[in-house]
Amino acid sequence: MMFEVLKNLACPPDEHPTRCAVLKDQFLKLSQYYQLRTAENYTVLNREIETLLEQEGLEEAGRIFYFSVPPFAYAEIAGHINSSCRPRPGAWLRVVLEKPFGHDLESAQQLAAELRNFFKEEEMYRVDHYLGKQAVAHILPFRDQNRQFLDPIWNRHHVERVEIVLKETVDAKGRASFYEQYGVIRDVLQNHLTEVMMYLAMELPANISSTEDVLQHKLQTFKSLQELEKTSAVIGQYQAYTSQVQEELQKAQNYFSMTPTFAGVLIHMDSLRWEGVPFILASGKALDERVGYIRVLFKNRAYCTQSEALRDAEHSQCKAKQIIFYIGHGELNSPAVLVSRNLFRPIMPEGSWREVTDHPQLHLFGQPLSDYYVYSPVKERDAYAMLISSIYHARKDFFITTENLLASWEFWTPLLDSISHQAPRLYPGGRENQHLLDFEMLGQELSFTLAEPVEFLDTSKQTPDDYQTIQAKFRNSSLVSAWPEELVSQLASDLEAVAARAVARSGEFHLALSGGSSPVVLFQRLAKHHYGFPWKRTHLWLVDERCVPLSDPESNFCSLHDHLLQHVRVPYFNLHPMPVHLNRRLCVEEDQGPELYAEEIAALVTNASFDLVLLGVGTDGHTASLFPHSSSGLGGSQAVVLTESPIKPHQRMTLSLPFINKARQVFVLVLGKGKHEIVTLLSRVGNKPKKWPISGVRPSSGQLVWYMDYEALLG
Ligand SMILES: NC(=O)C1=CN([C@@H]2O[C@H](COP(=O)(O)OP(=O)(O)OC[C@H]3O[C@@H](n4cnc5c(N)ncnc54)[C@H](O)[C@@H]3O)[C@@H](O)[C@H]2O)C=CC1
Ligand SMILES: O=C1O[C@H](COP(=O)(O)O)[C@@H](O)[C@H](O)[C@H]1O
Repeated sequence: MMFEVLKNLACPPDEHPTRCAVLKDQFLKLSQYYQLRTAENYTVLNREIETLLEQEGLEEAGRIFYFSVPPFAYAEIAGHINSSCRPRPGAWLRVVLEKPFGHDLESAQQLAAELRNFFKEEEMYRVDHYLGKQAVAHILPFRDQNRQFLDPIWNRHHVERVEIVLKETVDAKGRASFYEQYGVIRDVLQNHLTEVMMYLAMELPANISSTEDVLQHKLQTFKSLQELEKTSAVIGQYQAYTSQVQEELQKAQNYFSMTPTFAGVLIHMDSLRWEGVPFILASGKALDERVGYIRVLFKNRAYCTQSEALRDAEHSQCKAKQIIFYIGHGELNSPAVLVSRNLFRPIMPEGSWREVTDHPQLHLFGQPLSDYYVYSPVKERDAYAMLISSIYHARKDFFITTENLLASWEFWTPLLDSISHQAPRLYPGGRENQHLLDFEMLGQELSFTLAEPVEFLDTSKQTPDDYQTIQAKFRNSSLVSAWPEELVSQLASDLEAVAARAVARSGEFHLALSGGSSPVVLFQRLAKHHYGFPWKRTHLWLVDERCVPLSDPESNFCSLHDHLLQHVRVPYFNLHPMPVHLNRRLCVEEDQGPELYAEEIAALVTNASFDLVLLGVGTDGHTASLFPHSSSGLGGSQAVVLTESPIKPHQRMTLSLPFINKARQVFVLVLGKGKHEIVTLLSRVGNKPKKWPISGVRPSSGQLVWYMDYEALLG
């Protein structure tokens, strides 16, 4: 068996076949196979090493133990090595450990404490193989050798944003037992991408070869990281993942995984250098391409009068300015360092990096390759080869110390805890993902750009149990479902995205809001977290109103005022309360309140079609102030009508159902267990507005999205 394994070893591609054969032969002669189960096995191994050394007349330099085992086996093996297999004094011991090093701060601390019982810090080499990738390993030397150019610009005044990305096309098939416990944040972001971010963001030590200085600067940078909020991340899961987990872990058909296979995270730092600069980390499985890169995009304040056709890359200040550490794969299919020609010509170590001048017709990050100085390694080296060689030479620069590891878990654990119940957005995988996983920054938050329905889901392929757990459709319209807090946060983000698009399209956003208790949490969320919301361009309308004075606590407008309006700056002229109080009386037909409101809408809203109408659902199936069997508002041509509620205050003014259905988008928010019964009923009935007015909400050319928390959906 051993021979079979070794026979299949490959040499690096540039190794001559003859020399490769010699090396393999040598390796084979030196290799022996031992199965190490008991303490006795380790004692025997130790004895045999010593005998062998004696026979050969050699003095032992040291021993390397490479732990290619699952972490739960670490402590036991470490104990055996420590007690029975340490080399004699004077020779060194090095143990190599592979991630995962815990799954959160507590477990990482525990694992670290166990290992510390047996090994000294300097004996441990924790591998993060990304640190052995050539482009990553060159970040610090690049910053060091190009200090003269970078010193003035490597800061918040000049850097627009930083993107650190690992996209994969493979999925987690075959690895579900590992992946299901970890997910993409623990698998890739907490380690590889965080380490890369540290190399980019840390203050540069005077001597980058000093492992201790580099570590201390890294730890300083960890301290500057702003705490992540739930809204700092967007997460997704490829559609086939749950069934892979069910199959590989023998889970029941109704098991639904919440493990993210895609994540985008927005990180900010509290440091003079980086304050306000977004660091975006993104990674995922089953994406449309395989590529890894680090992109530092610089601000561009120039306006160029010269026509675009005449501009040359080297001198035009109007072309994008960026530095890219291309980790590999993707269009270039090799590691590279690229610097926009209008930034500077970088200094690169001649022996190990060479300039690439034969530019194929490639475009990278919106620019032809000829716009960059491009460098690639003279000799491509595998990350592991580099790391193993470093272990032999006792070079600890590219390994993760305990302090470093714990600092990273301390940073990531709160986010992991806060999203542990958040349902990831489902994506089909590969090219079919289209824009589904695109995300954007809104102030300090990240949200998916697309609020549109998850059209790709074919619910007919789902089993009834899947259907119970999560649905992409409800009554043939899009459904977003999560725990209440996440749901409201998603709704608020989606709402802001709709607002931004409406403003971009027409300069205004016309939003009609419902009253009642459910939207209050949304109002509060919008008031506290959405500083980028285009309030100045937003017109606020009421979906319905109780016939009470606007200052009455029962009034929907009053609630809107208390929870939202008093916290944001909506121009006074953009507020449109319903005219329930005219001529010092409430909702009297002759005062023609509904007609006045309809006229106001017609005068200000293009095609009298709101950009977005937010609705709720009552336990009896009412929506807005349209109650079952209402004599008005369920049909007809009136936009606004007076209705009667079965509960106090009885008199109401409301938008009519036909008018609501003219909206470009309608969001329906449903929260709480109390709504489960009506939700179940609605999932079965057709269009019966007389009985259940909400069932008549079917925008004629617009889009309907249901936002339901798990209790409302699942009971
Ligand atoms: N497979 C992957 O994609 C990745 C693996 N790793 C790490 O690389 C290492 C190897 O990974 P895999 O080969 O996938 O792991 P694995 O789970 O297949 O196991 C590797 C070996 O550990 C041995 N082993 C299991 N329990 C043991 C015990 N109690 N005592 C002694 N030996 C035991 C198994 O017999 C097997 O030979 C692990 O440390 C893993 O965490 C890290 C990142 C990715
Ligand atoms: O550590 C890991 O990294 C790989 C990606 O590494 P690469 O060298 O192939 O880019 C990832 O697929 C795996 O899930 C993760 O555990």
